[in-house]
Amino acid sequence: MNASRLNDFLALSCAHPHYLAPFNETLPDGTQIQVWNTGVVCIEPPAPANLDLVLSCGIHGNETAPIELCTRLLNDIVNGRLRCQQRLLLIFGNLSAINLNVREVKTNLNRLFSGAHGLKEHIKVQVQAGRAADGQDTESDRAAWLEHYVTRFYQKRKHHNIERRHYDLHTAIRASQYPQFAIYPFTHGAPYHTRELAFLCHSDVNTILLAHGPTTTFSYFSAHHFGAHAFTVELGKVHPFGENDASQVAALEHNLAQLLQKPDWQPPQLNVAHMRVFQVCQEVIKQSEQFCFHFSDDVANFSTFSPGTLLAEDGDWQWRVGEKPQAIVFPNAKVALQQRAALMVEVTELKGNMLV
Ligand SMILES: O=C(O)CCC(=O)N[C@@H](CCC(=O)O)C(=O)O
Ligand SMILES: [Zn+2]
Repeated sequence: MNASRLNDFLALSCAHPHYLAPFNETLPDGTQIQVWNTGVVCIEPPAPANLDLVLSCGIHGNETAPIELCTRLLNDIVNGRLRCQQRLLLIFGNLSAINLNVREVKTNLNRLFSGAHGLKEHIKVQVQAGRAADGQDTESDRAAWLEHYVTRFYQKRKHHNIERRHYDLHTAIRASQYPQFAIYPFTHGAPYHTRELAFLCHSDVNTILLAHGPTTTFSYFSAHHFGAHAFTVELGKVHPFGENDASQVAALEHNLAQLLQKPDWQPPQLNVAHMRVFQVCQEVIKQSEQFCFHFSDDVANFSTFSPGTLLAEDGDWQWRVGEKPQAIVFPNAKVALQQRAALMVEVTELKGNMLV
């Protein structure tokens, strides 16, 4: 055993951005720390409780606050300050992009899940055999491998009493009127989960955005393929490493630690009045290089526009606010063609569609 290899798992992974040979270490209490590949570590206590939790960060390389949060959690586990009682899969997503301090190297990793990576044959063979290889140099390869690791993690325990969760942690490019918010992947009509919403609200993530259809994001992958309670969680605005205010994410960090070390811990009951809910009405898809927004670059996420306002234009295409006021989220004119350039959202309520 060489305990020092886990003392800075992020640095170790960044030094091997395409591949890290698997290795295991055992903590004094018997907890297994299994490194499955670069940026992927599975923690298994000797007698895990009933939650299988995936925590991912760095799917976009410059979103550093979640990377710092996950690093602190992992260090606490490795150093015995946090006695993890649950199975945990911790993922640092896009090491090459982290190294370059960019959102993506070739393409947006968070648009490549549920098979959208278009897996190449040679990678498919390796992934199906679960044989880690050094071919993870593109975001497409990495998406295929991350799907494989999440599948391996969740499939180990299939009993009905095992709860699966996945929080995919991000930060937004722009400032937001509500700095911390979560995207609830499309549920295909299934009710929204009250205890999950209570967890998020109690973690200062009290603005929820309901997706309006299937997507190729990481959180939708875990929700749709494994029935996990999965969310993309936005934790403020992008800042360089070392410039994040950890107090902004302290509530979430504390509650994640509670989930991991106290199997009976529950967040306080949800107070719906404390939650702000938006529904995605429309995705704005960039069609050509003529694409432009009709508002300034410093407009914050969730800024609201009156009915009829022209928000974006692309040749003959126009996106206007409908009959009710709508807000804009994630506007980004620089995305690749045929990618989402913004979401148009409106205020809604969850009444009548919640699982108590
Ligand atoms: O600020 C932005 O424009 C993007 C922030 C970000 O990375 N958001 C995620 C949301 C994923 C989802 O819709 O669940 C993304 O765009 O991938
Ligand atoms: Zn992101």
